[in-house]
Amino acid sequence: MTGATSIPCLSGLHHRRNPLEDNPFFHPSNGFYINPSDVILAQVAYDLSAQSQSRVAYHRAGPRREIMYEPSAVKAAIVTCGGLCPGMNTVIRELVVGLWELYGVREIYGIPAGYRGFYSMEAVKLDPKAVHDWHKKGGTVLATSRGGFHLHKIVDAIQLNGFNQVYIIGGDGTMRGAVEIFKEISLRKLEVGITGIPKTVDNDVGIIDRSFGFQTAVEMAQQAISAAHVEAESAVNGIGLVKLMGRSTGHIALHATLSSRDVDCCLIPEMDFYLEGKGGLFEFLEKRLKERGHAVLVVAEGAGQEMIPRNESQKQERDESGNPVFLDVGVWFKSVLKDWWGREHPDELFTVKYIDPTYMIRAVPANATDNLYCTLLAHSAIHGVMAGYTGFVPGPINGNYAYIPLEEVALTKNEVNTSDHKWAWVRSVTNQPDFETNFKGQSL
Ligand SMILES: Nc1ncnc2c1ncn2[C@@H]1O[C@H](COP(=O)(O)OP(=O)(O)O)[C@@H](O)[C@H]1O
Ligand SMILES: O=P(O)(O)OC[C@H]1O[C@](O)(COP(=O)(O)O)[C@@H](O)[C@@H]1O
Ligand SMILES: [Mg+2]
Repeated sequence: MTGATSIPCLSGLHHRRNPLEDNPFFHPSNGFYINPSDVILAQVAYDLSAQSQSRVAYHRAGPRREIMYEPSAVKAAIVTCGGLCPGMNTVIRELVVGLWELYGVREIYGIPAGYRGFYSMEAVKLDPKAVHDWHKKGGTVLATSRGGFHLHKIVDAIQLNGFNQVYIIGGDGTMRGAVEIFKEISLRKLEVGITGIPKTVDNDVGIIDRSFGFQTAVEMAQQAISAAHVEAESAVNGIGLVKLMGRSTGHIALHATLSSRDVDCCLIPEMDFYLEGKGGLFEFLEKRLKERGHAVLVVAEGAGQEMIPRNESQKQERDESGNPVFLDVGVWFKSVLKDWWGREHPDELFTVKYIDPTYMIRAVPANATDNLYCTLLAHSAIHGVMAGYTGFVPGPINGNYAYIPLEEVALTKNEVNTSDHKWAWVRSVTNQPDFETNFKGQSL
């Protein structure tokens, strides 16, 4: 049986004809509008021999024949929260231009500096002219921040300003905040449409295929790996060490490793590893240096954190949003590698070149693929909100755009599955040790 996962709808608004009907550029023909019964299946791979399998489906994103807002009565707010990600400006631009051109909305505002901007700063009026070249800029012109989430102050400000559509662009933390806002708005019985547009360079948001900007970040990460490879190859016993973003998930490291093919070992937060002894990292590197004269090591910033010595205050440190603050795994690695080599081969040359591209991979404008993706996301968000949906996230599922309940997205994390084919592929490309199996074997 298949039924669409329900998305809340605003109940106090009136149905009206979609103004796209009269838009000279669209000429809506058969199949242009999406029906409430059009769904996207969460899963496309099934085992035909299995008896009964429940199928999860989501409403398909896109324009509806009828909308629930009178465009001249819309007052929309757009906010960006959390860390940067390529494409944030494109999403803002396309929200503004889409609301303006597709639906004729004229009251569109940018909230500066993340959630705190709702109650502590003046909203900025936006129109297509103001945002026309934003897709070419990295970062977010609206500015972003961490922390500052005061639910009542935010919802009071939404109410006070008369915003009746709120577009929230952010990562997993932002989505959790958006759920709170949606619930408070429902409690106050306000006719305000809320949508969360998932942004995260880490690609740690679940259900959707991937988050925007991720591919651009992987491309940038590859450049760092290429430089590390050149440095390592040009040295005697050279190690090129690259630290990549990935707070608690190793997607960037994994994808950059797979696409670069220069990497000898990729370490991610989802996988434990160890240094000394049989089957450990040092034994592997020793062999690689002997065979090839160099090695490239890619490490996600959240990997191996529990191995780095830290004092009590470092253990407690959190950023303004409450995320744990990490120590630099790259700096730590460089020093343990040097100690190890000095101990084992005191008379032989050895070099570690550490490359830390951190913000360079996310502070760039989106590439062509991500720009197109951002446009489709923004338009999907607008069509959904104009149709009266609220508390939802637009996003691609198996290549098709769908509306997913906000709470479901906020609760689901996308982690690297180290038991699946993709991770096996990484190991086959790098030939790195299977630390988990080796560790079990060692301790038997
Ligand atoms: N559990 C939560 N409930 C409410 N707001 C949250 C929650 N977690 C994070 N936030 C808020 O969401 C915003 C962004 O969160 P953060 O973790 O910094 O980035 P991201 O959204 O990219 O993961 C911050 O303003 C933060 O205060
Ligand atoms: O921007 P900051 O505060 O230095 O934080 C860096 C963190 O932001 C990220 O780039 C993105 O994280 P979020 O998606 O949670 O904002 C992480 O990879 C990294 O750990
Ligand atoms: Mg986050």
